[in-house]
Amino acid sequence: KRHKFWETQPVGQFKDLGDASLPEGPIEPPTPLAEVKQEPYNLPSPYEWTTCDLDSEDMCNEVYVLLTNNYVEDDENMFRFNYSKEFLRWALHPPGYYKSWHIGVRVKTSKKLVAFITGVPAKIRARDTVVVMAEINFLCVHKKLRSKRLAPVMIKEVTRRVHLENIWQAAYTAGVVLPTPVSTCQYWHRSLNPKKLIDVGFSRLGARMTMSRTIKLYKLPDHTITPGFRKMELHDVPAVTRLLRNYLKQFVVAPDFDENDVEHWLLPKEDVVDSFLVESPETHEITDFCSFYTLPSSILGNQNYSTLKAAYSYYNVSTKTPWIQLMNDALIVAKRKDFDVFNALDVMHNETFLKELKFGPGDGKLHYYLYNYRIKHVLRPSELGLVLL
Ligand SMILES: CCOC(=O)c1cnc2ccc(OC)cc2c1SCCC#N
Repeated sequence: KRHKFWETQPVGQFKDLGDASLPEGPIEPPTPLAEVKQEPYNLPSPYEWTTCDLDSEDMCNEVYVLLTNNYVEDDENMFRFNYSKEFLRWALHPPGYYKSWHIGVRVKTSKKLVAFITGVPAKIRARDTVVVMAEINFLCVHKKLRSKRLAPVMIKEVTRRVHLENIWQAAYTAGVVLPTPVSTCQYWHRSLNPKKLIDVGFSRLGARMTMSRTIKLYKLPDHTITPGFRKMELHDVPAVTRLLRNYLKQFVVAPDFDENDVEHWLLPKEDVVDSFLVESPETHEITDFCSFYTLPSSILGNQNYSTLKAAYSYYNVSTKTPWIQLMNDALIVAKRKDFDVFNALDVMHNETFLKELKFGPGDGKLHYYLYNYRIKHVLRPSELGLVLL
């Protein structure tokens, strides 16, 4: 009974994969709002729904502690994502967000927060159609409450609350295969602190390689080399929006960012997101852009280290500066900010620089999904212009 739940949902079903007659677009029509279930789904009796207001320091801390102890780990249980409170507030408070989509589950008696799921609204273009979707994220059930079938009812509840706002599509990612991936991407990792990555057991000394030889292999200059390379500032928002919108046009699925979105998602925010651009010294035109977000991970079971400082490639545009040079400058800045590793998915044009900049392929896959929207063919990662946090 694989995917008992997902076979009941409007998502591409494995049995439909070969059926080219099915049209691209919504799988089910919207429901008249009056017919959307008005009351929350029933939880098992010991539990109750709660709405998590991340502007409340206490509630934000409860969410942070739940995720820190119970969120996603890699297959070898070496790392667990450790999203910071500042990052959670950034990720969950974009323009037009709904507090009601930040859903928690508490134990009725103790009031302990034991599960969480979120949505944020986003304009996503699928081929030539812009659709307002919910980006679903941070699904987390306390380790002690796994296999109680809480996740399906939490997914139904966030879906119900999204429907109440007259939104009928969603986007989400998972490390597991569900019906049916829009695209399957691969993580790549560029060591910035090889000694630490070897010590925690993620990397191994190459054959005939000494530690000092390995450190030298990954060494980076102290300074960026592209003339006009600088941090993005508020006044750059219009130009960066133009540059990014034009770049993202080429992908089959991509965000439809406006200036408000760019100001929220791409203006530098300390310990959350870093963004840089190249302003031509001659013409003052903005020709290139790169950005990465800060997502540390707890290191599980290592005596010497407790936290991995990881940078994740976000949105990048190259129109004048070669990709290799632009992204090498991003590595140089990340190293200078003391990141241990720079991670990137093989989406957009990333494959053009991964190998040459000494990224190694990870063993983790990331599957992208759309809810209630059929895309005719599975996309190659290079056709995907969407990075979810
Ligand atoms: C050193 C390279 O690995 C990671 O950076 C890392 C860190 N923390 C994780 C926590 C949960 C986790 O669960 C899949 C993976 C990681 C990974 S590898 C995949 C993310 C990337 N890049």
